[in-house]
Amino acid sequence: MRRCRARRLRTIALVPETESNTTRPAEALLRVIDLRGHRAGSGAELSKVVPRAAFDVEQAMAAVRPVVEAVATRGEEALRELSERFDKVVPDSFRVPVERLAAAEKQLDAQVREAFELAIERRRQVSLAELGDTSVAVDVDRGARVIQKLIPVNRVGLYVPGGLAPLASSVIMNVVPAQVAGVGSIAVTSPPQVEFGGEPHPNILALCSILGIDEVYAVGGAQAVAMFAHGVPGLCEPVDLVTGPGNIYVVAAKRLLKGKIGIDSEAGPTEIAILADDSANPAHVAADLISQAEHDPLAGSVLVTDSAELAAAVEAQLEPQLGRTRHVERIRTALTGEQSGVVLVDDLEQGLAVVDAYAAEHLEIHTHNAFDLAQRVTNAGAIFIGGYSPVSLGDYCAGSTHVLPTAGAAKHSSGLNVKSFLREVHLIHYDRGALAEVRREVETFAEAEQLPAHGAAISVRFDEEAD
Ligand SMILES: NC(=O)c1ccc[n+]([C@@H]2O[C@H](COP(=O)([O-])OP(=O)(O)OC[C@H]3O[C@@H](n4cnc5c(N)ncnc54)[C@H](O)[C@@H]3O)[C@@H](O)[C@H]2O)c1
Ligand SMILES: N[C@H](CO)Cc1c[nH]c[nH+]1
Ligand SMILES: [Zn+2]
Repeated sequence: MRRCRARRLRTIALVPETESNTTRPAEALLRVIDLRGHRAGSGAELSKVVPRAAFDVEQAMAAVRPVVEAVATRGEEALRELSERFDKVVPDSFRVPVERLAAAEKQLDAQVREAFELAIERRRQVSLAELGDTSVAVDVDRGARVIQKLIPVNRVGLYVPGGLAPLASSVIMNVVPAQVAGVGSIAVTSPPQVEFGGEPHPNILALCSILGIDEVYAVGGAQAVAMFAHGVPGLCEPVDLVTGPGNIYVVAAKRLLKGKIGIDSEAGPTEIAILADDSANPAHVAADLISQAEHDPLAGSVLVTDSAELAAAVEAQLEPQLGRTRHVERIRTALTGEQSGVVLVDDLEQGLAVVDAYAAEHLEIHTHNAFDLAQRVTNAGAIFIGGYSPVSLGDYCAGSTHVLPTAGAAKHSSGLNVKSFLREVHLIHYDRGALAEVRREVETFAEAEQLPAHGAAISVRFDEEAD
């Protein structure tokens, strides 16, 4: 494909890294960050120029702090007020009666049930493989054994989003790995829905029933995370770990309460990055960018390409495709937001550096050598390879997780998986002879760290015998 400047695209020059010059032809949705001809830049420099939302978790924390405080101090009374304020409905009971779960399962459409069962089956297959060895024993010397044992978290609270869309698939993505890990006590929560009399969406209740979950709450947002973390007397016992995706307020509450509870990754507003060359199909690329923008006005859709022609062709696809979809305004807001855009690069090497710096929740690769490039990516929540592995597949039925780190958290965190629900505990057993073998080294270490009592805890075991 001949390289040319994309005319309908808004352009930002990289001068210097933190500033932006924007020209924006009115009809273009995606802005362009043009890195062509610029030095590759370090990962840290590139991180500053890749598109990201200005409204971040830190800001949302200010909003959720009083919410969390209210639930911690006033329990169910606060839940009632917050539910009224944020969800416009107060459930008759925040704990969904088990009969309602069974009723929802009974009323489930047969075709929807089939889709649910396929997704459960595939996520379970992959979860079982994730479990791996549950106990590893190493004899570092004769009589000196270290065992690593995997112990499931005792009680978990799983969040299922339900603000802008009822994400039934998140029940599967949370519950299946928790069950495979062997978690004993599992509670699920999802926002109450006005149209369902304050219960979570029936598909969510039905999936809980199918998966054998009977502790389900109609509580959403930051208040749900607070309920799980602090417990609510007479309603919900505190949990040890909260997992699951959610909007910026859910993520802010998880960050705020981390420590009191464990959390999985900060799985917030959805992101998709697509690394593509001139072999990509513009209609497919546009559809995938739109699909993830559908989640949230704060969602980020980013195309990284060395082909200005592809970029222009993708941009040309967006409006017509938008015209055929339901959540037009939400998607338009996401695509035109500063968290979305096209990054033009000189070649796929620079493209790789950009996607690594961005550390997308989802990375799609649509290039000639997609599989090879995928092996070289170091930062991404999940990587979708080639033209027939779109993110929507992973959202539901690929067998992979869809609960994935956002906002750059893929640089240090993993998507939700069986290991998220397990603790790796070392069991140490040395016999007398094995301890004698290393007593000098331990005593020397203790001396070097100026902690003589540490050394004495060794020597006493041998001095005693001399006494
Ligand atoms: N990263 C992932 O793994 C992943 C997976 C699925 C979905 N998601 C994301 O999950 C999110 C789902 O968001 P959602 O809003 O549809 O549902 P949600 O259930 O996450 O949030 C809805 C709740 O937010 C609270 N809320 C709304 N406005 C508020 C405000 N101004 N202040 C405080 N609290 C407020 C309400 O209590 C409401 O119940 C989207 O951002 C989507 O992109 C992420
Ligand atoms: N794409 C979302 C993760 O960001 C997951 C999801 C659930 N349902 C549809 N999509
Ligand atoms: Zn999705």
